[in-house]
Amino acid sequence: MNPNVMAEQTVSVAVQLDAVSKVYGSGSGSVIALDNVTLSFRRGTFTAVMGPSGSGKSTLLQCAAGLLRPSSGQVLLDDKEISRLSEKESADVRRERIGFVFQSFNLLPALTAIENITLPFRLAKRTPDQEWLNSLLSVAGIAEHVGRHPHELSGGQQQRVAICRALAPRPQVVFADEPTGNLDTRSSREILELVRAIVDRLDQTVIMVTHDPGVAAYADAIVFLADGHVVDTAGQLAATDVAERLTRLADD
Ligand SMILES: Nc1ncnc2c1ncn2[C@@H]1O[C@H](COP(=O)(O)OP(=O)(O)OP(=O)(O)O)[C@@H](O)[C@H]1O
Repeated sequence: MNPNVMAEQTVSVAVQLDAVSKVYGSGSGSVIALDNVTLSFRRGTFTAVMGPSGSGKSTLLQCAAGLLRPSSGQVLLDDKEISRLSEKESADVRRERIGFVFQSFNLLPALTAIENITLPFRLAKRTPDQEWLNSLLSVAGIAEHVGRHPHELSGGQQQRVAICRALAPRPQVVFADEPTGNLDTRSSREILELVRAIVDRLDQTVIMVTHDPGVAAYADAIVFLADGHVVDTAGQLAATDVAERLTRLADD
């Protein structure tokens, strides 16, 4: 197993999955989407989760983020078991400890960028840490655009705003599902450089599902799934090497 991904005594682990299985449905129509997956994600690193369509990537992400309850096994977020919480506890964990970034930016069109970023705070009647917010806006390169509405921003800028919104509460982990899927090559590259800056400069932990070897090449570690199993793990790889491993998986 690759030391960049798997748990070690000496390594600080942000998220740990222990023998996690997820079965959808029951009886003869049931689907085993995750089959006894044990995996650790290191703090302050960027991990890409890859695999063929239907291999369980989104299910893994949702179980790891506490959005989906595993059928068996447990998920630890910084030593807190999050797979068996009540609805209310689970919502608290998601609001306070976890950030999400999706392919669609999910910004509210009637609000400006900064209003979108701070909306979760207003709803919770809390005040954001202004210093942190300023450093985020600066790293994301959107400080001068925050008064604009989403339709006045490019796709890449909108995703930057969405990333700032995810990071504003200083989450322990940011989960991203194909965040560059709607962007052109140049904007994708800029978003991935931003993700690297968030990990390298702000010490955030990022776990990202992607189909794209070029995206995975930005990660510190890569997990390869097939049929609900972790079939391979790797440290940093060039895009061509990622593509080669994926082809090998598809051939197996
Ligand atoms: N809500 C559901 N009900 C039943 N089966 C489901 C459900 N969600 C996913 N599945 C099945 O579980 C398996 C894993 O799905 P999942 O979406 O996790 O895969 P994925 O690797 O993210 O796929 P893709 O790359 O196509 O998004 C697939 O066989 C899928 O059909």
